[in-house]
Amino acid sequence: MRASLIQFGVDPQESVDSRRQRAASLVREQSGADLVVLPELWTVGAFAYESFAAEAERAADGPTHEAMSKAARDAGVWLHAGSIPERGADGGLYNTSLVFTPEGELAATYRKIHRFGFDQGEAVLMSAGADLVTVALPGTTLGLATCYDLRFPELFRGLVDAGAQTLVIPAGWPARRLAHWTLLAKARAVENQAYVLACGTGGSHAGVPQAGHSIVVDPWGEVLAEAGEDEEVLTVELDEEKVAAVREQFPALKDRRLGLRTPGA
Ligand SMILES: NC(=O)CCC(=O)C(=O)O
Repeated sequence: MRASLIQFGVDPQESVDSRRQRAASLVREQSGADLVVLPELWTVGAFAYESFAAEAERAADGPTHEAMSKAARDAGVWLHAGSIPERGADGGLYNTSLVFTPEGELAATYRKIHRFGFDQGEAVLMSAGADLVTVALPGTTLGLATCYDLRFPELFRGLVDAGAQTLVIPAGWPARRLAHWTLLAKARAVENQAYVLACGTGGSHAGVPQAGHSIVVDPWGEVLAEAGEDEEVLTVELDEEKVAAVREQFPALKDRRLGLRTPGA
């Protein structure tokens, strides 16, 4: 399976509509891939808090849905279109990922569970999702997470328990914590014996230089590809048999001890 990660540059001078058109063209250029991935909140920038409500859209019939559905269909690829600021039917604002089939159908949405900001920004502006989401593709099952979720291993164990073999993490990760990004991506791959496809933004927006460094890690912890800081497309071949092979040859997941006693209990 061939995967392409589009490390999209969120240029503050560019309009949201132009970003959508440019992302759609980049997706169309990946027609030789099976799966294409875009980053977190690339229509606005993950730290452009003032744009979240202004640019919020519906997941199932908004302008990003329309552009990405068409791009997936034109390219004939599975498309993880990164995330958008979603205005939910309940009136809430969510950081929501969209996954499309090669026919352009919306296969899944995932609302980011852990909001970033510690009482500021996303943490107060957005509502939290509560549902783990997996998507079955021919040859692998995706487990969905977004950016700050990467710091919460229990979420990924939940995805693995639900059958995930390839963990897809769109992000808008700041450059000052680049070391955490690569370390955590490798840790999630090794501990879950799964592929990690972590796709970030390049450049700088809202005064926050982005880490870039989108990364693909295999189920044994080997880095298959890593981007630089600017806009770039990473293309990698994933061996669909490798997850099962690693889990069989080194069956650490089977040695999990659940229900441990807590002190004083
Ligand atoms: N957009 C994010 O979730 C940023 C996360 C982050 O900066 C971090 O975990 O560090």
